[in-house]
Amino acid sequence: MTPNGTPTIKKAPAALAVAATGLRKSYGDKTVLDGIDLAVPAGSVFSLLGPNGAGKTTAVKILSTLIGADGGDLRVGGHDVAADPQAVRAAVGVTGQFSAVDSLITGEENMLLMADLRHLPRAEGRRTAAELLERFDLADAAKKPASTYSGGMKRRLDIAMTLVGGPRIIFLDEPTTGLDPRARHTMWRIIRELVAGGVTVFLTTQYLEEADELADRIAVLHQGRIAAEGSAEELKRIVPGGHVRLRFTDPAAYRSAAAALREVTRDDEALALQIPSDGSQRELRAVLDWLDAAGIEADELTVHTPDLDDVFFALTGGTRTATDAPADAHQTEETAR
Ligand SMILES: Nc1ncnc2c1ncn2[C@@H]1O[C@H](COP(=O)(O)OP(=O)(O)OP(=O)(O)O)[C@@H](O)[C@H]1O
Repeated sequence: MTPNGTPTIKKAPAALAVAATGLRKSYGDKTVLDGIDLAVPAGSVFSLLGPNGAGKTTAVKILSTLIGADGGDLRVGGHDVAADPQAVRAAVGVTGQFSAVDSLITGEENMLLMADLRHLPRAEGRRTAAELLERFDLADAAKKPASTYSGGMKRRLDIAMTLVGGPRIIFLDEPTTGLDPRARHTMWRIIRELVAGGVTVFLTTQYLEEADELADRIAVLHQGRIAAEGSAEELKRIVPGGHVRLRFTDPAAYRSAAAALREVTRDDEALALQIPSDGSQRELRAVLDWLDAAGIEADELTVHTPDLDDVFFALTGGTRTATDAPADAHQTEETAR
């Protein structure tokens, strides 16, 4: 009740599939995770990003009970990881960087082996294996040895095996590393379908583009701590470099706009002006109002927001080189008019 007698309405917090507070892990005197907090709402995709050796795999191994933490309050699927690891294991599936697929046996045999490990009754195991092989487009290859599968097929079999027993939370540790673009897109579709079915996905990746495509929230792990966390859009707004670009075809209009606007960068050759902006709706509206007030009519207006690579390199202190630039960097340019 509030002081004036009206009842207070408490909003129930969204259920968390993964909740970690103060997660710590060291190897000898090397601190890998220095007290990190993670909160992953059920039914979402969460991506843990970090440079090689940042501790992503260590975090996945701890949260899926494969190794112990040195400290922290960790809950996965509502279960305490330290006190009730069996319940956590029953709720999660893990696909690691190194495939669990046995190449010497067939895809179907791999699935049935997993069904045995999950203690599924024989008939249910067979039914589940057949359904998942069909769903992941592996039915035709089911009776062939996995050694004959392509990288993409092996990865699909790996995920299918992870799904035996119907885990509600899956940890995917770099699920598309080494796959060609087509196989990677297939994997992204599979991940989206899993999430549409209510599964929570905890994803580590070295591809910023992948986190951008899939993740509802992204945490950047650097030197044992979470350097930044948010949606891809929120993260992109924290690095400088965003701007609105105005392009003119009439040199006279360009010159008068350049004279009227302060704090702009001129590109006399392209007849283009750049106004610093974080790309948010509020700032964009302010820029448009400002242009209207000055009577400036550009022929083209584009908004450039920094991409995740900019964020990643800004946060982890690396320098971005030309070879780091993604091939599809132009996708960050949105034509507004
Ligand atoms: N069993 C171990 N004993 C000692 N050090 C370890 C052990 N496992 C991992 N480390 C170290 O902990 C750090 C984090 O490793 P981890 O595999 O979690 O990183 P990662 O972010 O997953 O990197 P990558 O993208 O390269 O897989 C690394 O410096 C690694 O060498």
